[in-house]
Amino acid sequence: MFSRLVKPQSVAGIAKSAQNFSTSSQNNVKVAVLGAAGGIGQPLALLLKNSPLVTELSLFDIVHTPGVAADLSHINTHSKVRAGNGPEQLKESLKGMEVVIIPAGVPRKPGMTRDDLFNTNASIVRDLAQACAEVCPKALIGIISNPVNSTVPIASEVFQKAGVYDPNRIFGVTTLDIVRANAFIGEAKGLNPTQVNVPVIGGHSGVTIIPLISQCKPAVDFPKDQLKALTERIQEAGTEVVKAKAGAGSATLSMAFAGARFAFSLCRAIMGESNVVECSYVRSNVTDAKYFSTPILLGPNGVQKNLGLGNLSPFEQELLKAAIPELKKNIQKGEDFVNKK
Ligand SMILES: NC(=O)C1=CN([C@@H]2O[C@H](COP(=O)(O)OP(=O)(O)OC[C@H]3O[C@@H](n4cnc5c(N)ncnc54)[C@H](O)[C@@H]3O)[C@@H](O)[C@H]2O)C=CC1
Ligand SMILES: O=C([O-])CC(=O)C(=O)O
Repeated sequence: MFSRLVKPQSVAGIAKSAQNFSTSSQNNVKVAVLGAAGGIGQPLALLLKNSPLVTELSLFDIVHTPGVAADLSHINTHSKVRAGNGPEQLKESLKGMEVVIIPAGVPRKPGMTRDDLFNTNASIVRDLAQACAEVCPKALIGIISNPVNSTVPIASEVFQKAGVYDPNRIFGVTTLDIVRANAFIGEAKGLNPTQVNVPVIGGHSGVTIIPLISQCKPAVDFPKDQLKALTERIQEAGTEVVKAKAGAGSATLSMAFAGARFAFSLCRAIMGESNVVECSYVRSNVTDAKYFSTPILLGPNGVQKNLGLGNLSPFEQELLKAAIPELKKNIQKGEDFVNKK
């Protein structure tokens, strides 16, 4: 039971444990960030530049990449930074990449749902996925761009059409939901939040976000009304930030933290570390939804083992029931976008 739980990790802790792997630079990993000049991209690139896990950091955006790369390249860590600016430099930016993290696309404003971003972000993710399929089809790809419930099926269909699809290599980054659940539960129970570990499964929007508080380590107990309120806060935490930012975007700093945690986990798995587990939205046959987030044992080739749902409480079973129809709709919308005539 213990082995299927998401390990609690802080970015600092990960960087520290990564020192163990830093003696041989050929062992370390080449990572690209697409959308690197944005609100998430810049702090994410900073965290990656700070890590000995990364030997080469390839930054791509349609604007401002040279400045971001010049700035980061003055940091005295061992990774090389390179910049790709504009669509004509995209393919060059992807050459040799083993991990590609994609936060490209527009964020929400107050009053919008993540699905409202579909019209703009679907084609951005499609085109970036197309380039990955051509240049680095074996890379592990982490998609942050919303709506994640649809952008992961979009990228997967693009790879499928290109004849290079490996479902084990395409991930929706839902780590921020786990980071938030750990933070909120730590706060509510007076626990060290870095030691709290709550799996969050399903998708990455509203009712599709399913925190499994019954599986929290250490075990925690809440009265029914508090459990409901806490669950709803985790489901709507993105909106909490969108409202607080009042038109200036959505979560960027906490997302960079979460994105770095996920990227480091992929790097550690590529380098052969065992027992690396993260929840992620992947191609799945665990439920009726074709893509679904569960704890995943990561290996050098991506998904090594899907660790499944574990035991759900009756409350969590109801959450699952509510999530599936919405997820299926979001998945279909993504697939139709790529396959439309
Ligand atoms: N998965 C998750 O948990 C989360 C996802 N997000 C999503 O991440 C995305 C990015 O958010 P922010 O960084 O705040 O937005 P932002 O607007 O600050 O940055 C986006 C960047 O993408 C770049 N971009 C646009 N089209 C591009 C293309 N074709 N190729 C490369 N880069 C391109 C823009 O130039 C910009 O620099 C949004 O869709 C947002 O909803 C945000 C927070 C959490
Ligand atoms: O809420 C948003 O639009 C951004 C996001 O996905 C999150 O913060 O979880």
